[in-house]
Amino acid sequence: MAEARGIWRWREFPFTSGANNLRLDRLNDKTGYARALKTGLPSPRTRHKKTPMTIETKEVVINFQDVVVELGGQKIYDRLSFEVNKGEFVCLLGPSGCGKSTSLRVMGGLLPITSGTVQIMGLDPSIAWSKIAYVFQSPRLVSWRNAMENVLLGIELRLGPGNKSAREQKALDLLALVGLSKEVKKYPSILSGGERQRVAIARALAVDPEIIFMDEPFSALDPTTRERMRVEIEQIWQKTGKTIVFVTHDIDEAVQLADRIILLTKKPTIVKENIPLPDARPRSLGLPALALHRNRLLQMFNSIESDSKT
Ligand SMILES: Nc1ncnc2c1ncn2[C@@H]1O[C@H](COP(=O)(O)OP(=O)(O)OP(=O)(O)O)[C@@H](O)[C@H]1O
Repeated sequence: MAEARGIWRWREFPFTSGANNLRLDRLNDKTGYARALKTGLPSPRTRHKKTPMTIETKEVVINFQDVVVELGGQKIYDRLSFEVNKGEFVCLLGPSGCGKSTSLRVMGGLLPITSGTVQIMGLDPSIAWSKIAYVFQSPRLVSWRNAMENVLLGIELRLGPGNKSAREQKALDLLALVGLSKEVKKYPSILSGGERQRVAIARALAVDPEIIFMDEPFSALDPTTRERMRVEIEQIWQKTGKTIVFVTHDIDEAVQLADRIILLTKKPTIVKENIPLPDARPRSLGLPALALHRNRLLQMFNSIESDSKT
Protein backbone atom coordinates (compact mmCIF):
# COMPACT_ATOMS: atom_id res chain seq x y z
CA MET A 1 0.00 0.00 0.00
CA ALA A 2 1.71 3.16 -1.17
CA GLU A 3 1.57 6.24 0.93
CA ALA A 4 3.65 9.16 -0.21
CA ARG A 5 4.17 12.64 1.04
CA GLY A 6 5.39 15.54 -1.01
CA ILE A 7 5.73 19.25 -1.43
CA TRP A 8 2.84 20.87 -3.23
CA ARG A 9 2.31 24.20 -4.82
CA TRP A 10 -1.11 25.51 -5.85
CA ARG A 11 -0.38 25.86 -9.54
CA GLU A 12 0.60 22.21 -9.75
CA PHE A 13 -2.47 21.03 -7.90
CA PRO A 14 -5.11 21.05 -10.64
CA PHE A 15 -3.00 18.76 -12.80
CA THR A 16 -2.66 16.02 -10.27
CA SER A 17 -5.33 13.35 -10.11
CA GLY A 18 -7.15 11.20 -7.60
CA ALA A 19 -7.23 12.00 -3.92
CA ASN A 20 -5.64 15.42 -4.34
CA ASN A 21 -8.31 16.66 -6.71
CA LEU A 22 -10.92 15.13 -4.47
CA ARG A 23 -9.64 17.17 -1.56
CA LEU A 24 -9.65 20.28 -3.74
CA ASP A 25 -13.23 19.62 -4.83
CA ARG A 26 -14.27 19.26 -1.23
CA LEU A 27 -12.96 22.71 -0.53
CA ASN A 28 -15.52 24.06 -2.96
CA ASP A 29 -18.41 23.21 -0.71
CA LYS A 30 -19.81 25.36 2.07
CA THR A 31 -17.71 23.70 4.72
CA GLY A 32 -14.55 24.30 2.75
CA TYR A 33 -13.06 26.57 5.36
CA ALA A 34 -13.62 24.13 8.21
CA ARG A 35 -12.34 21.26 6.09
CA ALA A 36 -9.29 23.29 5.15
CA LEU A 37 -8.49 23.63 8.82
CA LYS A 38 -8.99 19.92 9.41
CA THR A 39 -7.08 18.71 6.34
CA GLY A 40 -4.27 21.24 6.57
CA LEU A 41 -4.95 22.37 3.02
CA PRO A 42 -5.21 26.10 2.32
CA SER A 43 -8.71 27.55 2.56
CA PRO A 44 -10.45 28.69 -0.65
CA ARG A 45 -9.48 32.25 0.24
CA THR A 46 -5.80 31.55 0.53
CA ARG A 47 -5.14 28.63 -1.75
CA HIS A 48 -4.03 30.85 -4.64
CA LYS A 49 -0.89 31.62 -2.70
CA LYS A 50 2.14 29.60 -3.61
CA THR A 51 2.75 28.43 -0.08
CA PRO A 52 4.85 25.27 -0.01
CA MET A 53 3.34 22.71 2.32
CA THR A 54 3.43 19.02 3.02
CA ILE A 55 0.33 16.98 2.23
CA GLU A 56 -0.62 13.37 1.97
CA THR A 57 -0.82 12.21 -1.62
CA LYS A 58 -2.29 8.87 -2.68
CA GLU A 59 -3.08 5.75 -0.73
CA VAL A 60 -4.05 2.74 -2.80
CA VAL A 61 -7.04 0.92 -1.30
CA ILE A 62 -7.84 -1.44 -4.20
CA ASN A 63 -5.19 -3.18 -6.21
CA PHE A 64 -5.96 -5.43 -9.17
CA GLN A 65 -2.79 -6.90 -10.59
CA ASP A 66 -2.71 -9.08 -13.73
CA VAL A 67 -6.04 -10.64 -12.83
CA VAL A 68 -7.35 -13.48 -14.95
CA VAL A 69 -10.90 -14.70 -14.36
CA GLU A 70 -12.42 -17.60 -16.25
CA LEU A 71 -16.10 -18.44 -16.04
CA GLY A 72 -17.87 -21.27 -17.82
CA GLY A 73 -14.71 -22.04 -19.77
CA GLN A 74 -14.48 -18.46 -21.04
CA LYS A 75 -11.71 -16.00 -20.23
CA ILE A 76 -13.40 -12.88 -18.82
CA TYR A 77 -10.27 -10.92 -17.77
CA ASP A 78 -6.96 -11.04 -19.53
CA ARG A 79 -4.46 -9.87 -16.88
CA LEU A 80 -6.64 -6.96 -15.81
CA SER A 81 -4.80 -4.37 -13.69
CA PHE A 82 -6.00 -1.20 -12.02
CA GLU A 83 -5.79 0.68 -8.74
CA VAL A 84 -8.22 2.81 -6.75
CA ASN A 85 -7.04 5.45 -4.31
CA LYS A 86 -8.52 6.27 -0.93
CA GLY A 87 -11.40 8.74 -1.21
CA GLU A 88 -11.67 8.47 -4.98
CA PHE A 89 -14.94 8.25 -6.87
CA VAL A 90 -14.07 5.80 -9.61
CA CYS A 91 -16.47 4.73 -12.33
CA LEU A 92 -15.94 1.39 -14.03
CA LEU A 93 -17.28 1.87 -17.52
CA GLY A 94 -17.35 -0.65 -20.32
CA PRO A 95 -19.50 -2.56 -22.77
CA SER A 96 -22.12 -5.02 -21.61
CA GLY A 97 -20.65 -8.31 -20.49
CA CYS A 98 -17.07 -7.03 -20.11
CA GLY A 99 -17.06 -7.95 -16.43
CA LYS A 100 -17.85 -4.79 -14.48
CA SER A 101 -20.11 -6.56 -11.97
CA THR A 102 -17.70 -9.48 -11.92
CA SER A 103 -14.99 -7.14 -10.64
CA LEU A 104 -17.20 -6.18 -7.68
CA ARG A 105 -17.78 -9.86 -6.90
CA VAL A 106 -14.03 -10.47 -7.04
CA MET A 107 -13.31 -7.50 -4.77
CA GLY A 108 -15.95 -8.72 -2.34
CA GLY A 109 -14.29 -12.13 -2.15
CA LEU A 110 -17.37 -13.72 -3.72
CA LEU A 111 -15.62 -15.03 -6.82
CA PRO A 112 -12.19 -16.70 -7.00
CA ILE A 113 -9.70 -15.52 -9.59
CA THR A 114 -7.74 -17.84 -11.84
CA SER A 115 -4.46 -15.94 -11.46
CA GLY A 116 -3.08 -12.55 -10.49
CA THR A 117 -3.63 -10.71 -7.22
CA VAL A 118 -6.42 -8.61 -5.76
CA GLN A 119 -5.97 -6.64 -2.55
CA ILE A 120 -8.43 -4.56 -0.61
CA MET A 121 -6.59 -2.24 1.74
CA GLY A 122 -3.66 -4.62 1.60
CA LEU A 123 -5.83 -7.63 2.45
CA ASP A 124 -7.04 -10.61 0.49
CA PRO A 125 -10.71 -10.01 -0.44
CA SER A 126 -11.74 -13.10 1.54
CA ILE A 127 -10.83 -11.32 4.78
CA ALA A 128 -11.58 -7.72 3.77
CA TRP A 129 -15.37 -7.92 4.04
CA SER A 130 -15.50 -5.49 6.97
CA LYS A 131 -13.95 -2.79 4.78
CA ILE A 132 -16.66 -2.85 2.11
CA ALA A 133 -20.38 -2.46 1.50
CA TYR A 134 -22.54 -2.86 -1.58
CA VAL A 135 -25.38 -0.94 -3.18
CA PHE A 136 -27.02 -2.91 -5.98
CA GLN A 137 -29.31 -1.98 -8.85
CA SER A 138 -32.20 -3.34 -6.80
CA PRO A 139 -32.28 -2.00 -3.22
CA ARG A 140 -32.92 -5.48 -1.75
CA LEU A 141 -34.79 -4.20 1.32
CA VAL A 142 -36.56 -6.50 3.75
CA SER A 143 -40.25 -5.91 3.11
CA TRP A 144 -41.43 -6.43 6.71
CA ARG A 145 -38.98 -3.90 8.14
CA ASN A 146 -39.48 -0.16 7.86
CA ALA A 147 -36.78 2.19 6.57
CA MET A 148 -35.08 2.56 9.92
CA GLU A 149 -35.24 -1.17 10.68
CA ASN A 150 -33.68 -1.91 7.30
CA VAL A 151 -30.77 0.37 8.10
CA LEU A 152 -30.49 -1.21 11.54
CA LEU A 153 -30.39 -4.65 9.93
CA GLY A 154 -27.12 -3.75 8.22
CA ILE A 155 -25.61 -2.69 11.54
CA GLU A 156 -26.91 -5.77 13.41
CA LEU A 157 -25.65 -8.25 10.83
CA ARG A 158 -22.21 -6.69 10.51
CA LEU A 159 -21.52 -5.20 13.93
CA GLY A 160 -23.71 -7.25 16.28
CA PRO A 161 -26.38 -6.00 18.70
CA GLY A 162 -24.31 -3.31 20.49
CA ASN A 163 -25.91 -0.33 22.19
CA LYS A 164 -29.53 -0.06 21.01
CA SER A 165 -30.01 3.68 21.37
CA ALA A 166 -26.62 4.42 19.76
CA ARG A 167 -27.52 2.14 16.84
CA GLU A 168 -30.89 3.81 16.42
CA GLN A 169 -29.35 7.25 16.53
CA LYS A 170 -26.85 6.21 13.89
CA ALA A 171 -29.65 4.87 11.67
CA LEU A 172 -31.61 8.12 12.10
CA ASP A 173 -28.54 10.20 11.30
CA LEU A 174 -27.89 8.22 8.14
CA LEU A 175 -31.50 8.42 7.03
CA ALA A 176 -31.26 12.18 7.54
CA LEU A 177 -28.07 12.21 5.47
CA VAL A 178 -29.90 10.56 2.56
CA GLY A 179 -32.88 12.92 2.96
CA LEU A 180 -35.32 10.49 4.57
CA SER A 181 -35.87 12.00 8.02
CA LYS A 182 -39.62 11.94 7.48
CA GLU A 183 -39.75 8.43 6.06
CA VAL A 184 -38.06 6.45 8.83
CA LYS A 185 -41.22 4.54 9.74
CA LYS A 186 -42.31 3.81 6.17
CA TYR A 187 -42.17 0.30 4.78
CA PRO A 188 -40.50 -0.46 1.43
CA SER A 189 -43.87 -1.05 -0.27
CA ILE A 190 -44.85 2.60 0.15
CA LEU A 191 -41.44 4.14 -0.49
CA SER A 192 -40.71 5.42 -3.99
CA GLY A 193 -37.96 3.76 -6.06
CA GLY A 194 -35.55 6.61 -5.29
CA GLU A 195 -36.40 6.47 -1.58
CA ARG A 196 -35.82 2.72 -1.47
CA GLN A 197 -32.43 3.21 -3.07
CA ARG A 198 -31.62 5.93 -0.51
CA VAL A 199 -32.43 3.45 2.30
CA ALA A 200 -30.03 0.99 0.65
CA ILE A 201 -27.33 3.68 0.58
CA ALA A 202 -27.94 4.48 4.27
CA ARG A 203 -27.75 0.75 5.07
CA ALA A 204 -24.42 0.51 3.26
CA LEU A 205 -23.05 3.51 5.14
CA ALA A 206 -24.31 2.12 8.46
CA VAL A 207 -21.55 -0.47 8.65
CA ASP A 208 -18.99 2.29 8.26
CA PRO A 209 -17.19 0.75 5.27
CA GLU A 210 -14.01 2.19 3.83
CA ILE A 211 -15.16 1.40 0.30
CA ILE A 212 -18.65 1.31 -1.19
CA PHE A 213 -19.28 -0.72 -4.33
CA MET A 214 -22.23 0.48 -6.36
CA ASP A 215 -23.49 -1.69 -9.19
CA GLU A 216 -25.61 0.45 -11.52
CA PRO A 217 -27.55 1.71 -8.48
CA PHE A 218 -29.72 4.17 -10.39
CA SER A 219 -30.34 2.34 -13.65
CA ALA A 220 -33.80 1.11 -12.58
CA LEU A 221 -35.00 4.63 -11.70
CA ASP A 222 -36.84 7.07 -13.95
CA PRO A 223 -34.62 9.69 -15.64
CA THR A 224 -35.58 12.57 -13.31
CA THR A 225 -35.01 10.54 -10.14
CA ARG A 226 -31.79 9.16 -11.58
CA GLU A 227 -30.52 12.68 -12.20
CA ARG A 228 -31.45 13.74 -8.65
CA MET A 229 -29.82 10.65 -7.13
CA ARG A 230 -26.58 11.42 -8.95
CA VAL A 231 -26.48 14.83 -7.30
CA GLU A 232 -27.27 13.28 -3.94
CA ILE A 233 -24.68 10.51 -4.13
CA GLU A 234 -22.05 13.08 -4.98
CA GLN A 235 -23.03 15.13 -1.90
CA ILE A 236 -23.04 12.02 0.32
CA TRP A 237 -19.61 11.04 -0.99
CA GLN A 238 -18.28 14.53 -0.29
CA LYS A 239 -19.70 14.52 3.22
CA THR A 240 -18.51 11.03 4.16
CA GLY A 241 -15.18 10.87 2.32
CA LYS A 242 -15.75 7.20 1.41
CA THR A 243 -14.07 5.56 -1.56
CA ILE A 244 -16.71 4.71 -4.16
CA VAL A 245 -16.39 2.25 -7.02
CA PHE A 246 -19.39 2.81 -9.23
CA VAL A 247 -20.25 0.43 -12.06
CA THR A 248 -22.13 1.92 -14.96
CA HIS A 249 -22.48 1.64 -18.70
CA ASP A 250 -23.92 5.17 -18.86
CA ILE A 251 -21.30 7.61 -20.19
CA ASP A 252 -23.21 10.67 -18.94
CA GLU A 253 -23.38 9.23 -15.43
CA ALA A 254 -19.67 8.47 -15.45
CA VAL A 255 -18.54 11.92 -16.63
CA GLN A 256 -20.85 13.62 -14.15
CA LEU A 257 -19.70 11.62 -11.14
CA ALA A 258 -16.20 10.26 -11.52
CA ASP A 259 -12.84 11.51 -10.35
CA ARG A 260 -11.53 8.94 -12.74
CA ILE A 261 -13.11 6.59 -15.27
CA ILE A 262 -11.58 3.19 -15.79
CA LEU A 263 -12.69 2.26 -19.29
CA LEU A 264 -12.70 -1.46 -19.96
CA THR A 265 -12.51 -3.32 -23.27
CA LYS A 266 -14.69 -6.21 -24.35
CA LYS A 267 -13.81 -9.71 -23.18
CA PRO A 268 -11.19 -10.88 -22.57
CA THR A 269 -11.07 -7.61 -20.69
CA ILE A 270 -8.20 -5.25 -20.01
CA VAL A 271 -8.18 -1.55 -19.15
CA LYS A 272 -8.57 0.44 -22.33
CA GLU A 273 -7.81 3.73 -20.63
CA ASN A 274 -7.72 5.54 -17.28
CA ILE A 275 -9.44 8.89 -17.73
CA PRO A 276 -9.02 11.45 -14.94
CA LEU A 277 -11.83 14.01 -14.67
CA PRO A 278 -10.49 17.00 -12.75
CA ASP A 279 -13.54 19.18 -13.52
CA ALA A 280 -15.12 21.17 -10.69
CA ARG A 281 -18.22 19.83 -8.94
CA PRO A 282 -21.16 19.75 -9.06
CA ARG A 283 -21.07 19.12 -12.79
CA SER A 284 -23.86 19.95 -15.16
CA LEU A 285 -24.07 17.79 -18.24
CA GLY A 286 -24.49 20.96 -20.32
CA LEU A 287 -20.92 22.10 -19.55
CA PRO A 288 -18.64 22.17 -22.61
CA ALA A 289 -15.87 20.33 -20.72
CA LEU A 290 -18.23 17.43 -20.00
CA ALA A 291 -19.35 17.36 -23.62
CA LEU A 292 -15.69 16.96 -24.61
CA HIS A 293 -15.20 14.03 -22.21
CA ARG A 294 -18.42 12.51 -23.43
CA ASN A 295 -17.44 12.76 -27.11
CA ARG A 296 -14.03 11.31 -26.39
CA LEU A 297 -15.58 8.40 -24.52
CA LEU A 298 -18.06 7.76 -27.31
CA GLN A 299 -15.18 7.57 -29.78
CA MET A 300 -13.39 5.13 -27.49
CA PHE A 301 -16.51 3.00 -27.20
CA ASN A 302 -16.74 2.87 -31.01
CA SER A 303 -13.11 1.87 -31.14
CA ILE A 304 -13.75 -0.90 -28.57
CA GLU A 305 -16.64 -2.16 -30.72
CA SER A 306 -14.54 -2.20 -33.88
CA ASP A 307 -11.59 -3.84 -32.06
CA SER A 308 -13.83 -6.75 -31.22
CA LYS A 309 -14.87 -7.26 -34.84
CA THR A 310 -11.33 -7.69 -36.08
N1 LIG B 1 -21.46 -17.82 -13.18
C1 LIG B 1 -21.11 -17.53 -14.42
N2 LIG B 1 -20.84 -18.52 -15.31
C2 LIG B 1 -20.47 -18.26 -16.57
N3 LIG B 1 -20.34 -17.01 -17.07
C3 LIG B 1 -20.60 -15.99 -16.23
C4 LIG B 1 -21.00 -16.19 -14.87
N4 LIG B 1 -21.19 -14.99 -14.30
C5 LIG B 1 -20.92 -14.07 -15.24
N5 LIG B 1 -20.58 -14.66 -16.41
C6 LIG B 1 -20.19 -14.00 -17.65
O1 LIG B 1 -19.15 -13.09 -17.34
C7 LIG B 1 -19.21 -11.96 -18.20
C8 LIG B 1 -19.17 -10.69 -17.36
O2 LIG B 1 -20.40 -10.54 -16.66
P1 LIG B 1 -20.72 -9.21 -15.84
O3 LIG B 1 -22.08 -9.34 -15.31
O4 LIG B 1 -19.61 -8.96 -14.91
O5 LIG B 1 -20.66 -8.13 -17.00
P2 LIG B 1 -21.03 -6.57 -16.93
O6 LIG B 1 -19.91 -5.86 -17.59
O7 LIG B 1 -21.36 -6.17 -15.54
O8 LIG B 1 -22.32 -6.55 -17.88
P3 LIG B 1 -23.61 -5.58 -17.91
O9 LIG B 1 -23.12 -4.20 -18.17
O10 LIG B 1 -24.39 -6.13 -19.06
O11 LIG B 1 -24.32 -5.74 -16.59
C9 LIG B 1 -20.50 -12.11 -19.00
O12 LIG B 1 -20.15 -12.62 -20.27
C10 LIG B 1 -21.29 -13.14 -18.23
O13 LIG B 1 -22.11 -13.89 -19.08
